[in-house]
Amino acid sequence: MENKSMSHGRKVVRVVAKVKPSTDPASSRSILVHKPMGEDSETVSISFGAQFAGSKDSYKLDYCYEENESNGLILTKEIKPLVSSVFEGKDANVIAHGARSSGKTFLIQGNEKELGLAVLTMDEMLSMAEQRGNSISVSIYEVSQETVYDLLDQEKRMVSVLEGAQGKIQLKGLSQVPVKSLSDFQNLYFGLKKTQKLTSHKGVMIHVTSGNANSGVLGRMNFLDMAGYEDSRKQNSGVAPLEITRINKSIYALQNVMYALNANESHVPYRESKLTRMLKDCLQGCNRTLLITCLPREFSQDSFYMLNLASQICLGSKRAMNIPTKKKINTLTSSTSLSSAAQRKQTPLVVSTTSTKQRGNVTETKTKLNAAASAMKGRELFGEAKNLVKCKNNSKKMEGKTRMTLKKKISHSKVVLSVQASSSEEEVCSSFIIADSQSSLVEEEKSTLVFSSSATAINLGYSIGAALSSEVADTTNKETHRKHEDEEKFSGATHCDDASIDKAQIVERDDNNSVVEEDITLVNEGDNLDKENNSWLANETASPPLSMRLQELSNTLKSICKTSTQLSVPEKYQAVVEEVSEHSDITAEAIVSAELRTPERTMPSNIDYSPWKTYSAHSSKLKKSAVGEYLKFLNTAGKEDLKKLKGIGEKRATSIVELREESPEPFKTLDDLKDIGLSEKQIKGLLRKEIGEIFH
Ligand SMILES: Nc1ncnc2c1ncn2[C@@H]1O[C@H](COP(=O)(O)OP(=O)(O)OP(=O)(O)O)[C@@H](O)[C@H]1O
Repeated sequence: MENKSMSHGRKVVRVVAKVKPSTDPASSRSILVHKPMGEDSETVSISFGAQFAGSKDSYKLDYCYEENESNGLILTKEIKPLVSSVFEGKDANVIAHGARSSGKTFLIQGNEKELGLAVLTMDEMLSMAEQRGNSISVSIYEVSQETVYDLLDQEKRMVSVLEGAQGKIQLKGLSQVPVKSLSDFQNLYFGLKKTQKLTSHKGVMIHVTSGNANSGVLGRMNFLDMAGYEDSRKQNSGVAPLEITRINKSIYALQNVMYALNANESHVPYRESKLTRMLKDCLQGCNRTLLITCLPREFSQDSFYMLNLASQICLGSKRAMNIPTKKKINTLTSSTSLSSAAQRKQTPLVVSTTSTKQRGNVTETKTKLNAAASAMKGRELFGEAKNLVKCKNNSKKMEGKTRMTLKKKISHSKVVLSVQASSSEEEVCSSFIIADSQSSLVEEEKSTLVFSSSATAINLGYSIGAALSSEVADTTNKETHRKHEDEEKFSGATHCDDASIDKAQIVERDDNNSVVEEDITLVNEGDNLDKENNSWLANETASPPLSMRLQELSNTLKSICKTSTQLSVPEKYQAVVEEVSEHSDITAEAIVSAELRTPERTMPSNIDYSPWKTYSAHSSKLKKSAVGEYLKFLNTAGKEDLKKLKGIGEKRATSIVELREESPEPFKTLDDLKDIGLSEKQIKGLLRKEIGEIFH
């Protein structure tokens, strides 16, 4: 039987690179392309030379088109066979991905001087359609923040992604404009209103219909110009870190699908993003995809990362052709994850199987941890926040059940591990119940993560830490759970937990039993907050929303309120006060202050001790402490604990955890909460509710 990852002798996903000329020909940071058999090479290797952290690694792809090779050549060698398959009734896809400014738009759309692949292909398809008596029409869309927009509509209306009873995708609201000539198409394509290309994916879908435009669709040819990948910790990027994280997530989602298709995985995670969901029919089955990694000749860390992921996808098909062994899968896993770590830090690092010997302890640890890890599914390969165990020197911050397990297993070898219990499984802009169940599932799975007790000391040679791939002990559970999620989704449940995000989605079945996915706009921020709060209130058995120290603060405040001229000491400190005052002149107030760790211990001698002044001084001190405790909690608590806070739901908790991955203590002042999309009013509201709740 023919392997599904190969279609008529060709891979389902063929992965090639296109090199963009260097802007600085004198630069030494040039990639090296090795084609063992010239143009006839079955695979090529790309490396970065000695400048790249001394790496000698190379990455294999199916082919690489260099800067002197034109788009016309790519059309002839790669796309023409796909065009033929479209006229035979299949779908095909050409996807350009890469770092920012790597030449994706130039490749797909082109400019006045050089025609892009979409334009060249349209020309080819128009002449084929004419010869065969077929018709051509086109749709142009943009996917931004998990919403699809029709770019051929004056109003740029939203497109609904509908899934029929048979699982067939319908794109409700996506215009299809007949195209008779290349200039028709160019007018449409180049006449579009300017879009936020930095933060959106842009797609062109060319439909071939037999006979006139109203007859049956034969096949579709998709061109996708993806938003550029960028390290979310980059300074001066021009795009907010959270937005970059969102874009990266959708890039990973597509890569996960590509990998799963090429590796012939039984489950392809189309539902991970709107883009992959909308293109599901075009990507699946025997339909073929050409994935083009755009690489500036003068490489950057981001390009290296994208190339590494592309290479994993390319290798996926080889894995599918051979019987997969744990060793092979683990090699892939470790390579990707460690590169992900390399990508996270600014100084380049490459660790792979070929360079392991040079890296001493890192090598040994990696091998042992890998030996402890079992197979990880392909779709979990690409995702910044997915299944990553961060090893961090000098950190005792640990979270959740996962942390407990790891600590137990590894602490004896004096390794401190910090495990982020975050998940990128959930949707970014909308949240159904599906999102909650997915993320809790991931955490549950993570809690089963067990490393071999023989894990030895990790001596990481860099400050931020390496990311070592982890794995899920029981993947079958996940599959079962996914089915369950789908059932939940069909039940029409809606939930939006983020007041700052004004979009929600409703999924339900319509009269024809089709799944209807609708985007709606939420207007009342307060309502959302209340909704989330109410859902917390309904669950009164849950643990207290803030740390016990906040509760202590409230007790202290209560006792202060009771006094008029004298300080009253909370009962729990009475014994201490008595004991201490016998031996010294430390006041009750000082003891309370010390316990609360506020810096001021004694009142200046000239202070007015009127009850009001005393009260004011203390309440402002307490307010400061309460805010400090709240921020400390945000900086350290696990995701599940964060969700116990008023107004913090799945999405905000995820954002908080993500921000912490970028910098260890992102919340230094309340203003920093704006980074998770909260307004000043919302921040105040959250705090008021949280602290007010203590007195209920
Ligand atoms: N092959 C090429 N030859 C000459 N110039 C190129 C080539 N590819 C890209 N460029 C130029 O490099 C710049 C960035 O290219 P482009 O806009 O295509 O990048 P991009 O990857 O689409 O960027 P973004 O990530 O912002 O979407 C443009 O000025 C473009 O003209």
